[in-house]
Amino acid sequence: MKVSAETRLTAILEGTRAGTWEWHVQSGELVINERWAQMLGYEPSDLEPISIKTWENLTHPHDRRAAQAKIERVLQAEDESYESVLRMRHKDGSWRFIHARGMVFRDEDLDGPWIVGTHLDVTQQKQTQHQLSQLAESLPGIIYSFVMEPDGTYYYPYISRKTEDFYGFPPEVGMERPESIFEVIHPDDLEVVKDTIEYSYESLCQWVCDYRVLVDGTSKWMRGIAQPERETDGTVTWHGMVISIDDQKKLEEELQRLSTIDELTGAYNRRYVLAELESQLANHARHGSAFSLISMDIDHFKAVNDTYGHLIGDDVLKRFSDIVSARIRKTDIFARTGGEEFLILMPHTEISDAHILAEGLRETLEALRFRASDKEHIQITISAGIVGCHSRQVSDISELLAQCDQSLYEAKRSGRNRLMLREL
Ligand SMILES: Nc1nc2c(ncn2[C@@H]2O[C@H](COP(=O)(O)OP(=O)(O)OP(=O)(O)O)[C@@H](O)[C@H]2O)c(=O)[nH]1
Repeated sequence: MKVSAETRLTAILEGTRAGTWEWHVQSGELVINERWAQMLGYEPSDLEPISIKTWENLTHPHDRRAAQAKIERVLQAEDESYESVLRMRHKDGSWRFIHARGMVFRDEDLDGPWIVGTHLDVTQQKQTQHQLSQLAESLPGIIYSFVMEPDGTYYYPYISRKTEDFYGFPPEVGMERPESIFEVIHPDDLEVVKDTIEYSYESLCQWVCDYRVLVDGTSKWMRGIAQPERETDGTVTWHGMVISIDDQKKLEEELQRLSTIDELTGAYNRRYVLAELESQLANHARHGSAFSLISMDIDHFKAVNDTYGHLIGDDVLKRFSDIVSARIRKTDIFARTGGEEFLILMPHTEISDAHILAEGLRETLEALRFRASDKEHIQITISAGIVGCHSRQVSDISELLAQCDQSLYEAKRSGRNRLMLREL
């Protein structure tokens, strides 16, 4: 079937619902099709006499100036074609968004250049776009699209405004310079972020990553979640969201800390010190590094409770813990393992140094008087068993604890207020 070029063109224009325009620049003559006028609620006859003035009058002044500047560039051959989205006034008074495209048409037979082009009504798309961006702004996180090409080039086609709150800069910065997004990531977390992106690129599994950003010297926890999609050329696009999980992380850290602490004294608890002892033992087995363990018990503590009451007993336990905590080094671990039983784990410490610490504590406590009331003061003493792991391989923490308890038991049995040492 032979169809004329004109018929085909008409069919295309009908199918795309495009308005057409032809503008003779010098005279201002404007030729439009029916659709051009109907987009704005008119019939062409309603707009007679039609000239470039018709277009000027119907176009929003701000958009008109921007379009005229672009047209000028096409006329000066600085740009090959003209493209703009304009607001044009509909007959009912509303603004319609019109996507205009055009190019210069020159011919010797013509009296100067014409610009010819099309109009498409994109109001619906614009409204949807606007609604989506409003929705994105109202969400509690950053909405974004991230593209990575097979050669590793990456960029952000879209980032929502929330970057201002989270990263301290507007989204345009990230869209122009995608590296700026990676530059705010905490240096310690950058590798895990990159590795997880790479894994998601390869596997097309959802990208989920918790990481910190450093903004004005303050670090904040973020969680990124994004779904990847691969195109046929290997390019992967992720659509996702970054939310702040700083409060949640702080709470988790606090809960984690609390789960290792004895509530009454603030010393570490039994579970924590045993876990540390386990890793110390592994270290000892691997590198042979010496360490010491002191098991302490307040002598006749039952008598303190019985004489002064449980609350005063609690107070003594707290003050005793404060004294020990102030004496030990940062690397030592002081824990309450039972009612009036305590352990001090001293990494990289010979038994002689552990002995000095324990003896210092014993003397201090012996000399000290805890105030029970205006008139009454309590004296407490401690007994301790000290074990130094120097050369012998001890593979089992229960054996180590048994040796330590044995030393403590001997200190108690031989009169209390004393220390017993055992080197393994
Ligand atoms: N105030 C107080 N007392 C506690 C706490 N936990 C355990 N105790 C008390 O600690 C005392 C321990 O007594 P015993 O095990 O008989 O030992 P002791 O009296 O210290 O005697 P020796 O250890 O043999 O010197 C008991 O009276 C317990 O009730 C606590 O959290 N607060």
